[in-house]
Amino acid sequence: MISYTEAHKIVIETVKDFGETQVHIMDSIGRVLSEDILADRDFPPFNRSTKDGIAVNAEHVKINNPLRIEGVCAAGDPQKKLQDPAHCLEIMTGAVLPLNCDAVIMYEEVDIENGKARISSSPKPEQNIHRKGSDQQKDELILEKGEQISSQNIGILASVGKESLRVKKLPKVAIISTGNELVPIDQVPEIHQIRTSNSYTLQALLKQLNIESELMHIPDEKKILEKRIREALQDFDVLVLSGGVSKGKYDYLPEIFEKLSVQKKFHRVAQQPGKPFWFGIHQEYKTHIFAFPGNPVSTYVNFHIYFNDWMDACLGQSSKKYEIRMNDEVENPTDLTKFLLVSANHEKAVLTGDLVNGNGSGDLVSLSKASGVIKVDKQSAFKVGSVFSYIPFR
Ligand SMILES: Nc1nc2c(c(=O)[nH]1)N[C@H]1C(S)=C(S)[C@@H](COP(=O)(O)OP(=O)(O)OC[C@H]3O[C@@H](n4cnc5c(N)ncnc54)[C@H](O)[C@@H]3O)O[C@H]1N2
Ligand code: MOO
Ligand SMILES: [Mg+2]
Repeated sequence: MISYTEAHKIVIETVKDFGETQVHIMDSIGRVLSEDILADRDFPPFNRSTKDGIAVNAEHVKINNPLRIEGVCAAGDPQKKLQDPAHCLEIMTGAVLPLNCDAVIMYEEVDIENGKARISSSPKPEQNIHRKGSDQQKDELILEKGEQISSQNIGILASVGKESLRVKKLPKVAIISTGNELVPIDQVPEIHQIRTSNSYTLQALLKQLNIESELMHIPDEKKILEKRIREALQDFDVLVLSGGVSKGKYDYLPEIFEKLSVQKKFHRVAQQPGKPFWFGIHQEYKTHIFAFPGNPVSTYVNFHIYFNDWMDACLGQSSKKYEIRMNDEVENPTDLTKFLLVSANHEKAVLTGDLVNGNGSGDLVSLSKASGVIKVDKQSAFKVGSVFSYIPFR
């Protein structure tokens, strides 16, 4: 019997590229990009006001010397021009900075009366201006081929006009339950029967990976198993099975796989739960077979410790690894690798983070680089190593 480490290595070594496909932007979350996304224009595309107020030419502004208001620049208006540098134009957040202006003063710092604006402090050139191209320049790389798309990336994809995009294709998966004791979810089981729960669990787990799957049930009868699995081997990229792989009289799967020329990579792993796991690849069709032991926890744990990592590797992603500090003594006197269920106290988990520097709340590029936000109380300063409340993005 091989070790968990060996078994995991063998599974990961069988990574496969399933090609590419085009998806709508709203179906792209969690998918892996197979094209580079470039800025189709500068970000921001024009010198943009970051405040509601007045646009001025800083050099020509004097405190308590009222500025005549020439007009209003609304967001969405084409660029205007300040005719006289000693005048001003009202300007809204998101509007184009007018020609001849180099600063914006917030309404809160201005008194407006009879078409004139009086200011109480002199503006600094560049204040409240988000300069054209300061976040990203036209044709620069925004998202790189191979990146996994998160919800923070959606805004930027929309901004560059990517209504649809190329992503890595996912495998076509069949979920096969076996066993004469199993009945579908919509039936009332007899006393000696149970409903098939693994099928739905596996389908839900795959759905979280954006993988569509088809459910099948095959009774413990060799002829039927052979026929249905032969068909499935041709029609799908991956078969995920549960049950029928241990030592029982009706655990037919290993011999059926052999009969159907599936190359066995291994059967049985020195681990608990999930010991009778059978893994192989069909020689001709290259279909992957993950035949998990039928006990529900074995199926569930094996899916996580093998299938998830395999799928990440197929998509060129490194699997996320966390560490946990246990509040209990833990021991394992057996010769098997144990996978113990734990309940992580997420409220107390401490992550480490780096600030994402950006150009303020109009900068979608910096949002795309962030995983969440921290809450920093007013009037505060913290040393490196301080702990904050963290709100992760979904
Ligand atoms: N003599 C031995 N017996 C067993 C061993 C062993 O090493 N020597 N291993 C045990 C371990 S560990 C496990 S796990 C199970 C695995 O059994 P199988 O993969 O052969 O699965 P089945 O026999 O078909 O079923 C086992 C158990 O799981 C339930 N099951 C099956 N499919 C589903 C489903 N779709 N939904 C819900 N529950 C399901 C099934 O009813 C059985 O209760 O073998 C041990 N035996
Ligand atoms: O060790 Mo099993 O895979 O009964 O759970
Ligand atoms: Mg069995």
